[in-house]
Amino acid sequence: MDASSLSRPFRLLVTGGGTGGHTYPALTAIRTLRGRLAAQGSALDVLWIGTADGLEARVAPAEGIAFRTVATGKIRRSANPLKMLSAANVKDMARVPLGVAQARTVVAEFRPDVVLATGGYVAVPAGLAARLCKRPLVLHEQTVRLGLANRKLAGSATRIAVSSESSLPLLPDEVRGRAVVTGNPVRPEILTGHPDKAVQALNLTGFDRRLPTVYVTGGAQGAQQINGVVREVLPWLLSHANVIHQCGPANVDELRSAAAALDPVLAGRYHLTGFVGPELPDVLALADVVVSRSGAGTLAELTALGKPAVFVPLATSAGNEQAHNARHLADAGAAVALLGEVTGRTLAEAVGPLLTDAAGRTAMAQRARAYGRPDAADRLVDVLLSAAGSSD
Ligand SMILES: CC(=O)N[C@H]1[C@@H](OP(=O)(O)OP(=O)(O)OC[C@H]2O[C@@H](n3ccc(=O)[nH]c3=O)[C@H](O)[C@@H]2O)O[C@H](CO)[C@@H](O)[C@@H]1O
Repeated sequence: MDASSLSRPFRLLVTGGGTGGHTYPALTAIRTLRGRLAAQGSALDVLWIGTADGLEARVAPAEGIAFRTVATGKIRRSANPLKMLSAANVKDMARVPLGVAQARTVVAEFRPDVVLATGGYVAVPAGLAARLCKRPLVLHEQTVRLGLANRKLAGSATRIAVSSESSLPLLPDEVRGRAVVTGNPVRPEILTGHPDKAVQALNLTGFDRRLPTVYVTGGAQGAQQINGVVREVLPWLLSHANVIHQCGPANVDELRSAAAALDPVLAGRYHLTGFVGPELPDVLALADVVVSRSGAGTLAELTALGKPAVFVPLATSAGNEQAHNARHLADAGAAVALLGEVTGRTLAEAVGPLLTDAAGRTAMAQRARAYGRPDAADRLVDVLLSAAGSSD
């Protein structure tokens, strides 16, 4: 669609959220579309339908984006079909029709030119309402296989934007023709960090800048498993590197007391935090090595930047998606994947060589960058505008 031909702002309805992995691609697409429209002298009107307790409930209003919630039914996955019929699941499924009715009212009033759904269970009622109101629906999938919400919506979608070519053969035959590879949008500021700003913002006065810096991250909630193995090898790690450890807001106290026994020089090289906020781009810029879960969002960021990484996948992620992500990069020498039992020793064996071999780090970073898709947001915006053009 040529949005500049509109005599009113272009209207985008976004739905999705719960975690960072679903929220940030939507936010990035909004910013990119806004910029594209502004360059054409047009404006953007956005409405986000999300969950009241998800990350999007904070992120959207902070960005000045109108935000609404609808009744949602969280479907708890289980390999056991009987567990899928648990009382909680049955009760939640019964909320879906109410959510669809509420979302339908919102969509009918807002009349979006296009609807973007980025996954998470809140996307189901809003996505279904989009189709009931005959609005074009674009899905964005961050992971290799369609998530539960996107599977439910695929039949109603105008286009399905996926993050990598490897998703295409895994799509159901009847939707593959509507799929397009865009990549997973990364917040542009992620690419503009500066190491010195991280040192300043986090007051890292005890860091030894002659040593490499390791950024340990477990995702927004932190990862108990990663925290545990890092704790096991902390004195060793700090004798070779500075460490920024994002451990999850609920785990800070426990880890802080564990770190209290460190020798003062080593303690000065350790920065513990629950969550890394706006300073994340600078922290990533400072990091020489990242130890992390392998969620799709983190992977997109680390490959866009080209960061050597040691991945500790969440073993229970849907369809073992995180292990697949990690293996995919490790097979290409673009990361190290710890796929079996992870102990302090296996972590040290994986991280150690990266700390001492700067040339090896550079080579791994280059291979990682080959998987980055810094143009993903632009491509997704192309898909949104072309789907809007198919509007009735
Ligand atoms: C447990 C689970 O189901 N995880 C899924 C969830 O990942 P989840 O959302 O947990 O993790 P992702 O790696 O996709 O995204 C995390 C995002 O949070 C940011 N961040 C993290 C920590 C922090 O302190 N500050 C910060 O800003 C990261 O930079 C990243 O942008 O959705 C992803 C995308 O659909 C999937 O690939 C994951 O398997």
